[in-house]
Amino acid sequence: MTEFFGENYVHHGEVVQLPLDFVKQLCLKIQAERPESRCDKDLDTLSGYAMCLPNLTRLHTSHFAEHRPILCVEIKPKCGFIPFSRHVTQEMKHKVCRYCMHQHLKVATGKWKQISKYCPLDLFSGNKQRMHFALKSLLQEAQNNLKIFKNGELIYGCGDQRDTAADWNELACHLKPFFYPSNGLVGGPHCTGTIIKELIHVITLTLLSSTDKCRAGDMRLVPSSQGRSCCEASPFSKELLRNGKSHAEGSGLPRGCLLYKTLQAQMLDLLDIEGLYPLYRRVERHLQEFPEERDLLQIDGPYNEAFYQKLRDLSTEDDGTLAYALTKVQQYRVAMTAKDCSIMIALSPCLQDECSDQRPVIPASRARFAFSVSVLDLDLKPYESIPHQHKLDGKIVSYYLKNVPPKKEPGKAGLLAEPDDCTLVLHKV
Ligand SMILES: O=P(O)(O)O[C@@H]1[C@@H](OP(=O)(O)O)[C@H](OP(=O)(O)O)[C@H](O)[C@H](OP(=O)(O)O)[C@H]1OP(=O)(O)O
Ligand SMILES: Nc1ncnc2c1ncn2[C@@H]1O[C@H](COP(=O)(O)OP(=O)(O)OP(=O)(O)O)[C@@H](O)[C@H]1O
Repeated sequence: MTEFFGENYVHHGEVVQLPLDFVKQLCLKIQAERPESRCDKDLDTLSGYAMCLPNLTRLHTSHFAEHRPILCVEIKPKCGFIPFSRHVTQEMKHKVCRYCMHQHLKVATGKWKQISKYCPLDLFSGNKQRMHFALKSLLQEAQNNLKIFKNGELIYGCGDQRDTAADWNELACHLKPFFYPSNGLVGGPHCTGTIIKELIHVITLTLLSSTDKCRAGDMRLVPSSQGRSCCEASPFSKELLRNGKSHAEGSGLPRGCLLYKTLQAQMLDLLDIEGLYPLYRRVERHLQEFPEERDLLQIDGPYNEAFYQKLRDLSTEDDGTLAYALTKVQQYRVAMTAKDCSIMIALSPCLQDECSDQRPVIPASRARFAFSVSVLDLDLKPYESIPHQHKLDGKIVSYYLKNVPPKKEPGKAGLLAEPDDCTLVLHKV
């Protein structure tokens, strides 16, 4: 994944050996702290190995002075594009993004209590207004897509749903010293709103800021014309459509920013799960016949140069070979990984005289921040999860089609947008 994001944003970690007894104890200790939705998954208590990573919520790099307070915003943006594959069979998948459709199933199955207004396509649009709306929606309904840490401690997100207004006031109290260091801001709801806006502004600029080059930078997967740039379920896009703007004024993502790189990796899902699944079956049939070839086909790695070079083949013409099927399967695994990773943004206030020209700094109204971004949770999604993805896709779409009433055509909605736009008077004849 480093090839897609760049060395500086991926922390490889270190494999460490742990006494089995310690892992067992740890597993018991953290059980009560784990979110309910994750309790079906267990720590690996048998291998005796673990991955040791730096604490990205309090990452200290040369950017940050050791003693400074640190704010860290974690965003799990999810899939930022609508499938453009010709293998998609349900028209709805070309209109509404997977995240927005999935919201309905998640609420129905009790994973979350209410539907979020967040739409990944707004965040990935590169349009500051849409990004602002997306980030505000994440702050209103964080689910598992947003967490905020102060000095390494979780201060927002991930809990059960509470009163957003109360949460925002509490959050604003935490944030005030970062954004208004010399005070100068009175309390109250106005103050809360102002601080939240400042936070959103700083996150937006950080997400759009340039990052170092990566090897996959020349792959150019992000299409300018393929697929839709708006999801019909996003309240922001709905409003645009109602106003007769079929395309949001997309300013597009700057090529070098982390969101662009994430989207680039996500778009290695060139065929959609509907086009990919038959290819997975082809690989699977081959493996059933020749199980000893699993290593040769690099199903479980090593994820080396040869593996990376195969990922670069972006053709979508199936020549019926195993090689074609395998390449598409491996590309899909990379895409799935990029669709489920988190972006960690660490921010630390810096004083005017500390800011040098070489070091990137994000300006806010009354403060400036040194920042660093990293990507988290980049272990490649397993080959075995593809049938699950296929099933889940079917479930998400069929639930949405059955339970969410279809939207009016934008053109027609423009003519008769409100019920009282037109009055039909019936005369007795
Ligand atoms: O399929 P999705 O989109 O629901 O994603 C799963 C995530 O759910 P989400 O939609 O983000 O609430 C899910 O998130 P939670 O554990 O529910 O917070 C996992 O990240 C899961 O990955 P893995 O199976 O643990 O490797 C994710 O599964 P993969 O699709 O990445 O395999
Ligand atoms: N290196 C890190 N620094 C700071 N926080 C981290 C780090 N790694 C993980 N976290 C926190 O832990 C959360 C879960 O991490 P991650 O998704 O990598 O674990 P997982 O393997 O999916 O979890 P599980 O053990 O529940 O299956 C992240 O969303 C993040 O908030």
